[in-house]
Amino acid sequence: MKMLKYYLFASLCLAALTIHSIGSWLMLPLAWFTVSISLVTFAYATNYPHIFRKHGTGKIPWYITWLFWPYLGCVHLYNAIERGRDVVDAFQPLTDNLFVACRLFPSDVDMLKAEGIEAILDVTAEFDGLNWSAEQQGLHYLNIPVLDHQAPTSEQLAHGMAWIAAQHELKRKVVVHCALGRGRSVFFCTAYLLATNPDYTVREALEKIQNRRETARLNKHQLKGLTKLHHSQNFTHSEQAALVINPVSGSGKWFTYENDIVGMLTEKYNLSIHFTEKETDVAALAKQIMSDKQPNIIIAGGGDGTLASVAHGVHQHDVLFGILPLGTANSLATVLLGSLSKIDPINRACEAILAGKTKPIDIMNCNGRTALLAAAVGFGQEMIEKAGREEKNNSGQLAYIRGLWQAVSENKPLNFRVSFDGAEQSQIECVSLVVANAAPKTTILAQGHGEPIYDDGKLDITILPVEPDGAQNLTVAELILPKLDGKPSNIRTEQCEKINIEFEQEQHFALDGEVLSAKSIEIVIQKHALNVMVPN
Ligand SMILES: Nc1ncnc2c1ncn2[C@@H]1O[C@H](COP(=O)(O)OP(=O)(O)OP(=O)(O)O)[C@@H](O)[C@H]1O
Repeated sequence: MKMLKYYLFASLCLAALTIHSIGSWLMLPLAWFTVSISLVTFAYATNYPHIFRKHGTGKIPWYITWLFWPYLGCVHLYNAIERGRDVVDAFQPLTDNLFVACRLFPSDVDMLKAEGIEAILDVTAEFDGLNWSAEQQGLHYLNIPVLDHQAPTSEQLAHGMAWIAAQHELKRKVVVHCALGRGRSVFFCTAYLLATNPDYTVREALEKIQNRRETARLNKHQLKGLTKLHHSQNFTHSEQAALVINPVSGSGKWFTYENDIVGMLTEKYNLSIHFTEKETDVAALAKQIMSDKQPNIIIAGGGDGTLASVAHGVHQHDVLFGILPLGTANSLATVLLGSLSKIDPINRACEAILAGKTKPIDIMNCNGRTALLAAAVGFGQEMIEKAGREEKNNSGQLAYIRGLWQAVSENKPLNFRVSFDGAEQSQIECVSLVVANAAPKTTILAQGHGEPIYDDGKLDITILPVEPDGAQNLTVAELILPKLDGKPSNIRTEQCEKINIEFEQEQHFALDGEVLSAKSIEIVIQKHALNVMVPN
């Protein structure tokens, strides 16, 4: 309130001076000052720190810097003077893994690194996050903009608490900084001490910080806000989300997107983060998480194989299922999140998880395993086998295209017996059979019946007949090209709820991108068995 009065007074004085200077060369600079300070007054009156348009990277756009230059210039000057007079170092440890600091500069990086600090929570609205790029330095960064002398909203505080907790879970030390390390950063750190030490009073938690950083203090408004939050114990989010991440999917996409994912998801959820290893039974891990953590949401991050394994572990629980497309093809994301997810997969996925809208989808039970997309023998399975980890790391989705091309060129026929919905078995000779629950248009071999519908309670079967070498390309093309009227197709399609396939001997098949083998396969659709989070 005090700051609002100061800024209001300054805006009125500047407006009066501007009017007084009409006709003189001073008019334009004074008008600029008036606009700049009036906008800051508006920001304080409406508690709107986003007025400075600070990006997630901590950067303030150039046009904002120009518009607010009169205000920002004064703020920079004030901070430089105050920092010069500061009797304390730039940052101090509060616990083993939490530090409080004033605004950080490139010269502080070595000190941060020497302390093992890898994560920075910047709670300023008015400064460029850092004069250097935190990411380039391998540091994790989040900005929660709060106006100087103000308190964060309860949503902002819960976001900060969840982000710090997630960084701690990832074994990282966190520094929280504002401009001078006196108010806003101290607010977040005190709240964190209170949230993690339920016996502390606000005064005790604050004293702990003041013992380390003597300039730490909260103004009346901040102290009142914190005390209110302490009474209501309203420090953290009410919803828990557990992430199961395959860190090697898509050549290690997790490491590229982690900062964005954790920054966005902690806006609404407290996170627990679990990584798979090469030999991990992912379904068992997901089940274990369900019983240990009892999250409201389980989020699977990885390729389609990882997503299906997590779904297998949790589909019998009352939990929402979120997906993070971190794999190579990400077919399920294309189906559920729309084709926009091809362009901006992580933002689209996080937006869907934050929106909280759900949709029940069907799943397939294949020999006791859960699959969400498709099972394939022949071309589809050979394509997956040919696109190994190394090929996918080197060429991404091209590895699949190359794999399909090779499989079609080899044109190997298969013989097996098949029965639909328990009817009598029949002998089939073909080069490709795909049983699909969901498949985007890019999964060509599953499109015999058009794009499979993932919530219709039906399996879509596409069978490609044996054709002479060379003619096979045309049959595959028929699946994606518009049908020519009157031209009979050799492609066989079926819809059923259950399919049984029996091979003469053990046969490889692909299930949601993983290669398995069996002598017989039974696939049953389970209608609306999984509640998936989808975009609004
Ligand atoms: N930490 C790990 N290190 C090595 N391999 C792992 C690890 N965690 C899981 N895996 C393996 O990753 C495979 C699953 O990969 P997933 O389907 O998630 O991604 P992808 O292969 O990159 O994506 P896509 O299916 O879209 O090509 C499994 O075979 C599993 O054994």
